[in-house]
Amino acid sequence: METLLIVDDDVSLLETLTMHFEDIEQDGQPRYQVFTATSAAAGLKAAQENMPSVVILDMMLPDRTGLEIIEEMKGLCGDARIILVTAYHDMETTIRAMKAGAFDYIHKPFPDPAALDLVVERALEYRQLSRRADEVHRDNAVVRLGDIVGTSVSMQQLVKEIGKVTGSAATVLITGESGTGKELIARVIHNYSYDEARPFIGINCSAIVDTLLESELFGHEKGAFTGAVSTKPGKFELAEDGTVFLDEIGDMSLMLQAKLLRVLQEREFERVGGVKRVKLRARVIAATHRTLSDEVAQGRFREDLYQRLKVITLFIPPLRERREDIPLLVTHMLERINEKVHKRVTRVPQEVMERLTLLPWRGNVRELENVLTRAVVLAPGDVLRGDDLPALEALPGPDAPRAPGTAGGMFAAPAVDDVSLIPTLEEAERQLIARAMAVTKGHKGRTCQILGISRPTLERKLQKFGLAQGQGPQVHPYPVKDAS
Ligand SMILES: Nc1ncnc2c1ncn2[C@@H]1O[C@H](COP(=O)(O)OP(=O)(O)OP(=O)(O)O)[C@@H](O)[C@H]1O
Repeated sequence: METLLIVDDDVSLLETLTMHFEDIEQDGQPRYQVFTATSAAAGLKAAQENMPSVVILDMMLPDRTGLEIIEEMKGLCGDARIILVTAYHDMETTIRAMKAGAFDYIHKPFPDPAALDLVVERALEYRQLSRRADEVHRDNAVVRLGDIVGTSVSMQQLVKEIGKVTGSAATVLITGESGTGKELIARVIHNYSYDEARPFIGINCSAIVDTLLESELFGHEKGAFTGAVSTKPGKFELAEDGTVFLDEIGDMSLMLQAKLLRVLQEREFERVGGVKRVKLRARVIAATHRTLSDEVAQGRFREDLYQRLKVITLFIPPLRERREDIPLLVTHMLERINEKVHKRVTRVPQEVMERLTLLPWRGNVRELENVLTRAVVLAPGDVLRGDDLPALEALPGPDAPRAPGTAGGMFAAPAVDDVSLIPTLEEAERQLIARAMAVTKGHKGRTCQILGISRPTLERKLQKFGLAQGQGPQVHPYPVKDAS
């Protein structure tokens, strides 16, 4: 039996609806147990006591509006689906209700009973579906290694590979777009390879001019160049028997690449301006967001150094290709962020999580972390708000045209000035709607919620773009993969 809570100050309406729902049977048994309340306060209390599956909540209540209590109500009765009852012309409130987390809306005066039953049944069905999805999610292997979390097949594989390299001192090359977690993985390899005392010394090879980078890496003798007032050890020496992390190695000059190759071959080097040979005891882990084979082909990276580095390569896929990791990353990062900014934002409404899962994340996990940090700081209570997240305009479509050299997505900045790569506004809109429908598995209420549009607008656009049911296989399966 499903539990239904109806909150409305119209007592005769409550009686009619109670009789209606109590009369419905399933397999010879009553389908619903109905509870009622005539004010917002009584409704919240009843929600807490009876844990309803569905709440039919009137907008106009004597003490507070239905809109005001949606969030609180959801907090009290877990995954109950809330159907807000609004006045027919009040489209603005309807949209705000959907944004606030209502599952659906119905207008007063009530539709015929069959239509009302359909809305409630759909709410129940959706609740059941999302419970099943949660179970699948729970069953899915979640991997955690140090600070790394993931559940996608690619992250599971990656963690296995990390496990294999931790026992050895072999040089490792980590590749992946900016913000995918290359430094994090380097640190985890280090932490799991050595005890705490050994140093981890990182250096970003793209951030420093060539001559300075040379002395930063290898150190210099007193008087080696103007300003070298004393002998200074470089990163390779400072790392002792720990790890040197060479970030953005793809940006290193050919001159320094030659020197690095020699160091890796001979496991010895000299400080700038020095003659004494210093032993390299540290392990080298290098990382780049560039595709080194392309750099070699372009003559910007030495083939022999590439061959030496690539023996053990760990590739981290972009976040948009492993969107199933996002909910886990969100929960994991919220803990860290809360600690950092001294807040306790722990609740992420389903529609907010969906939005987070849908965003393009061209800046990968770092961008997700930045967006979450901002939303946590702005959150007035313990709930992460959709309003504090970027809009979905930036959504990439799987069939979106892609500028060469860009991470993909219809709004990715084209690397070349080719206007043919920019879709028309209408095409962009079609792709967005198809994408949102795919993610919600065709659920129109949730699609409206994500896109921030009304149901009639959605219906009109679905018709217009040929996306309505039976109009063709335009909807993409979820999880959506980028066309990269
Ligand atoms: N799988 C993951 N689990 C948990 N946190 C992650 C994961 N991947 C990345 N992060 C976090 O995302 C942020 C960015 O990661 P990191 O700095 O390692 O990326 P990067 O690839 O080295 O970036 P860049 O190329 O710009 O230097 C860090 O705060 C990191 O802890």
